[in-house]
Amino acid sequence: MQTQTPLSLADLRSEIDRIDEAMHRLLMERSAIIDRLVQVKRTAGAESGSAFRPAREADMMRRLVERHDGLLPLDTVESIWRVIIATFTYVQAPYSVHADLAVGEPAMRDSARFHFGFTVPFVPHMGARGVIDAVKGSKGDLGLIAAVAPGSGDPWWTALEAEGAPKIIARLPFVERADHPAGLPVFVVSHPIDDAAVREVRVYSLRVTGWSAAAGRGIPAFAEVVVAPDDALDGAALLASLPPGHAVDEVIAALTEAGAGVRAVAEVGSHAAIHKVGAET
Ligand SMILES: O=C(O)C(=O)C[C@]1(C(=O)O)C=C[C@@H](O)C=C1
Repeated sequence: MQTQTPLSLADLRSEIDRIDEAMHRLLMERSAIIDRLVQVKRTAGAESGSAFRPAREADMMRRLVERHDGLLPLDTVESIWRVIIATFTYVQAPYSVHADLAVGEPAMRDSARFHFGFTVPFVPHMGARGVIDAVKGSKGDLGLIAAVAPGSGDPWWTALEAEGAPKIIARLPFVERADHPAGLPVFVVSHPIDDAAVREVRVYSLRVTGWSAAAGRGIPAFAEVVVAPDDALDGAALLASLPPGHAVDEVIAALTEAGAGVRAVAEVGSHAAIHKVGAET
């Protein structure tokens, strides 16, 4: 039997240097491909204000998480790839990330930095409407707004209702898990991206009259709903996310059945299906 001579520390360090150099060279090779991709997108007229392609990114992040194995924590690989992809998006067409910190600064800042890194400029706002206005006035900036009930009670999503207004185009993290280091669920808002939009989960703004606890309980379990009650008008504004295979009519019927009335409905965006994996072992 042949015995292997253990490698010395210096030998192992030169192996690490070889791998580091190879990874760096691969990243430089990736940037040359991105250069060619920009030309192809330009020729195909597939350029828009932002180079962010949520369907492609959701798919890449899912595959990364699925193939990952070994000692390196998943959080680390995921954050490395987020920085790679977000930065290559930035070098194609510079953009800023506007974030609503009203939900709590540390969680939102962590989400922005985890998903977009430090090269993409980060612009803090206090309130979701400021984020939406900034996106609206930009060429291709992205907005981050927490997908949780607004502490202010302001139904910010009504600002997405008009045709041509910004829309929800993604939800982060792309792959959810219980112990995610930047696990705050966040909507990404941008100018409407039409053909590039991924329409697995559809998001609707509903204006409801006769809002009550019973109406709240009547919302079907498949719908993920954020509620901003409006006591003065005995109503509520709802932001409802519907998974593949469900229609907004089902939510309207359930609300009506529970004694509420729906006086307006508008689609305010869509995103990739929520992909959940178990906690790391
Ligand atoms: O595939 C694209 O369209 C790209 O622009 C490339 C790339 C990437 O770096 O892999 C960057 C931005 C997109 O959001 C998706 C992927």
